Amino acid sequence: MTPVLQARGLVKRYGHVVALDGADFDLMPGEVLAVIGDNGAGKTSLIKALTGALQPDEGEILLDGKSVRIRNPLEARRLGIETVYQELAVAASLDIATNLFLGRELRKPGLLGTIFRKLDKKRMREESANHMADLKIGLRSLTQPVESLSGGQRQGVAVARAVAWARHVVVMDEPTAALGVKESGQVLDMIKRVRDRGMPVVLISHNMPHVFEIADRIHVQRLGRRVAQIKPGDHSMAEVVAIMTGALQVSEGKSVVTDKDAAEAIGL
Ligand SMILES: Nc1ncnc2c1ncn2[C@@H]1O[C@H](COP(=O)(O)OP(=O)(O)OP(=O)(O)O)[C@@H](O)[C@H]1O
Repeated sequence: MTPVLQARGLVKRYGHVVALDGADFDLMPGEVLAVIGDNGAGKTSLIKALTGALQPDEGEILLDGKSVRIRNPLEARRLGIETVYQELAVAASLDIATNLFLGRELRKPGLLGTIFRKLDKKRMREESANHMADLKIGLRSLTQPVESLSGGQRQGVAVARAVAWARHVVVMDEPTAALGVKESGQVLDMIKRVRDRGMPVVLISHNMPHVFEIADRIHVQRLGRRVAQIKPGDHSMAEVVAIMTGALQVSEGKSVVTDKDAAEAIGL
């Protein structure tokens, strides 16, 4: 099976700091792939490179097996890669439908739209309602401003927007970081529904229980590169943490203890 999105040997240096040190990445069709790693492991840099927010110094990115150059986030969107950023990227004072179509507004048909640039608010509301219903995001009204929503509902709008436009991949950077237990649960359910619709999802998360609940596979990033690709069912959370910190290494699917003291310290 050809990976939907792939990276080979990505390198990104900031002066003496090597944020990406030959990082590989593979996202398979229809999966939720969690990207985990300690602080500074290069998760954000990797995701930025895959979504056009950063230009790697070296390496290659492939979409559906074809080499692509993603020069900026707009180009990533054009290629069908949508990103939900950690800092809830919605315009608070605008209503939900407007947020969903921000930067991609629908115009009225005919001269009203082409010459007078009149917005087709009715159609945008109708389509927004469909998207929100699809993801089972219950909202009283699509004309209420986003600032009147709860954190989870706002995140829902950001996810719905990404899913509405993504043709290939949805990338989510810590989508539950700012949310409470109930709201996190709603967002995780939403991610499952996105996956069930066949859209692969990349999820960066520090939250191991969330990762274990939702990921089909886990990409472990350490010191700027991928050190393991594992299935949550094959390893315990403690093992995964040990792989993240370098106490355990995975070779040919088997875990090997590399730092006995560290492994003992976390009870392995
Ligand atoms: N714009 C930048 N300028 C200088 N150094 C940077 C820059 N961006 C990232 N770095 C450095 O690159 C390394 C990797 O950072 P990155 O943010 O990708 O890691 P991360 O895994 O996302 O970390 P965290 O979990 O803390 O967000 C870090 O050492 C960081 O300090």
